[in-house]
Amino acid sequence: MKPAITYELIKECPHTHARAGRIHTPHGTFDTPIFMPVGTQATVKTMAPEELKAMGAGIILSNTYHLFLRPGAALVKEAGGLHKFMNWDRAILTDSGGFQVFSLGDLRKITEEGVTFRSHIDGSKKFLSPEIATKTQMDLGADIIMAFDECVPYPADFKYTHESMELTLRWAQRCKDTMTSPNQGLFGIVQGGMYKDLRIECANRLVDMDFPGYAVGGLSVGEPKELMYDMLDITLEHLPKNKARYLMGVGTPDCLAEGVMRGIDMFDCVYPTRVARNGTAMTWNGRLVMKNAQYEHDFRPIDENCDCYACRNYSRAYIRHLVRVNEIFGLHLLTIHNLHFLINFMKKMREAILNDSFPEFYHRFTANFSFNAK
Ligand SMILES: O=c1[nH]cnc2c(CCNCC3CCCCC3)c3[nH]c(NCc4cccs4)nc3cc12
Ligand SMILES: [Zn+2]
Repeated sequence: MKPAITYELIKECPHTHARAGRIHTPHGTFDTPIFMPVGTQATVKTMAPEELKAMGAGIILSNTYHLFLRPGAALVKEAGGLHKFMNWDRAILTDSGGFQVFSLGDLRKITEEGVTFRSHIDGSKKFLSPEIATKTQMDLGADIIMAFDECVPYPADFKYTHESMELTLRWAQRCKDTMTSPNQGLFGIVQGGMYKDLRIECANRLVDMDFPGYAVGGLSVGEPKELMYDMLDITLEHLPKNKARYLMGVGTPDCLAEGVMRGIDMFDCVYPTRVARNGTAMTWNGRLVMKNAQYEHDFRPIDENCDCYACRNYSRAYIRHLVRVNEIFGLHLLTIHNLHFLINFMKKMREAILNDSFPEFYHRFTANFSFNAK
């Protein structure tokens, strides 16, 4: 039987691991490398699906933790699934909910069975397990379902990291055993912290379980970037090239370029939408904090070379005004620009790979890249 999610390699960049590809899903095909806008509560904040399509978004993320709590997967299922509920007919990836639960800190208790935690909404006791997380994502109707894993915090000692990795592998098998729908694909998530031999072992044992795609987890959790890149190198060496690779929680443009260079196909991060809501615009020459007085009489667009709706129709002065008086339209315009910026950045890297100029693109970008991404 044909798997629901398949990766098609289009072109590899010689002398690097960068690659251009396509991912086929029951809700359409999208080009890779790709940045996936984050839609935590069944919406990419302030964005209409038509706007996301217009800027070329082929897949969006939604968040099982939040939907599990509100409105509950049963309601979404009753509505016909997430695609129908949020009127999005392209691909959707949901995370397992594990990451949010683990970041709740003391409000949660981990056992072999799963994780007990208190809802951040009303403090009521909740329980998530590999089976519940997988069934919830199946009910939500996501095309790509993420395994229920433990993202090991940074730093963590070898013993904790090893035991956690073994738990994540047992949980991955339980998720796989729960998958019954032929139209949804389950991605395994590689853990192993910052220990090379654990990363290699985890990747190999997940590949033995044969998933349609693999995520690199446990990174971008506060470790130095060089360490992240080292762990990325060693993990990707042990993942098959004919499957999609997803680097979770990354990231800023410099990390996206480094990830593409190493052979990552899919990225997600809350960054562009979150900084937009903080009134900040992302540009090639750094971030513009729109509230700054320097933009009061600045009637240029955010970025003169950007062809997004915001830059084609509005000035920095206007957006600064909207942000200062807390007009929601201001956040909407900044979200449009920041998402367009990142989606466009991925498109440019893909084109560079296809026309054999990715190394030059990478060096030019890395040399000029100025915005001090945190
Ligand atoms: O091992 C992991 N397993 C599972 N998820 C991870 C995530 C969440 C990815 N974004 C989910 C989205 C689903 C839809 C809603 C929004 C999130 C990570 N995010 C980061 N760094 C960025 C970080 C963000 C916050 C603290 S670190 N590292 C991550 C590592 C893992
Ligand atoms: Zn723009």
